[in-house]
Amino acid sequence: MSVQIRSLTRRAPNASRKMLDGVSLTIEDGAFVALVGPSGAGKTTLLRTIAGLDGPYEGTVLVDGRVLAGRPMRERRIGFVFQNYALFRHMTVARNISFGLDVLPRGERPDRGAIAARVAELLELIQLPTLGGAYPDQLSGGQRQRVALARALATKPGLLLLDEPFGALDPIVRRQIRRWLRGLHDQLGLTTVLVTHDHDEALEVADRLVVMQNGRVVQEAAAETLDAAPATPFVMEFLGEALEFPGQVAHGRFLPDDPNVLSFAVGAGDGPATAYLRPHEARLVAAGGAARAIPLTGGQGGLRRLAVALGTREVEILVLPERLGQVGTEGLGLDIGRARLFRDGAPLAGAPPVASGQELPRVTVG
Ligand SMILES: Nc1ncnc2c1ncn2[C@@H]1O[C@H](COP(=O)(O)OP(=O)(O)OP(=O)(O)O)[C@@H](O)[C@H]1O
Repeated sequence: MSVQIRSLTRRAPNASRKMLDGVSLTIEDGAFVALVGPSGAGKTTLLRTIAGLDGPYEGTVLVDGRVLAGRPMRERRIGFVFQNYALFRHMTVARNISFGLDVLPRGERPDRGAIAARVAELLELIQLPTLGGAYPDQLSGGQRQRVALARALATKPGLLLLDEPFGALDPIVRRQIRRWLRGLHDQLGLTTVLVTHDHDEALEVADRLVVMQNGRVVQEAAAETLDAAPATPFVMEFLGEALEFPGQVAHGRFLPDDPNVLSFAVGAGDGPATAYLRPHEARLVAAGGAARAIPLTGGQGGLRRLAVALGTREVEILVLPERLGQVGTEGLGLDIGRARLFRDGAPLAGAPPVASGQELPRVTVG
């Protein structure tokens, strides 16, 4: 099922404050989209509005070309899962799963045999085939979450809306269950919208990320695009650790304020600008500069974490361990040629990231 949202604005009840502010978004049939952003950004409100829940809004929200608000829930073909999966504790797992079918009006309700078959099928799907007779209290958190998903899937929805469904799970179970969910999405041909605080989770499971802030969509793109060409510094920082270097563009070069950070060529007009890059994208260069490297404990993905004392401050970067031996720890410069440049909070036109070292006459290592 597809979702089309145009100029959607929702105000808080009894307040003029906008919970959603001019949101436009298209979710293709079969997509797996993650809504990410800080607390209060409007993610839950957007999810609930897609489902046709809650109060009035301005703008257009269509699911498969139809307005859902006001239609009976059973006609909407939507499955919901929330963080507090709220299974009915006094009902067995099987009864929990069949609940959405049991409450259908008599004319639409499948017969007992068909419901039992559907429950058995779903128990297989969530890989808990023998637990139909168990009660929620007898299950682990991850098992309960899978039952909640089965319950949401019982009525064969085309659109699955998930609001922080894994928040209560420990990291290992959380990782397992999200992979499983992605498989399920593909297997069942669902359209899935997942609200998460965890950007790693969003990157791993979703095809596209929708970054929200203050009730607006700041950027909507595949993860690689968000990282390579973030629309704002906020997107850059939200998606991972970022280093920030203020400076100036003059005569086709970005000149960082810090004398130990190397300049690089850009195709942008003169004026102030700020460069952002990931710690692993910075390169230490034996440049005869005054920067010093101070190895720290820790690192990630085979990279070592280093503090680099620049002229004005210290930053932490990640480098291959063997590189440090090649440049030493003194007389260094920092090459930030892979940075994204912004001016007044917007990407600097004509400033594509320059491949590191390309513009530099020096040997680039690190
Ligand atoms: N019923 C309500 N009455 C008044 N304000 C509300 C209501 N529901 C949400 N809001 C406000 O709307 C804004 C968006 O809230 P929402 O819950 O959608 O954000 P969120 O991105 O899902 O946040 P979180 O990640 O913390 O769940 C917030 O400023 C919130 O305080």
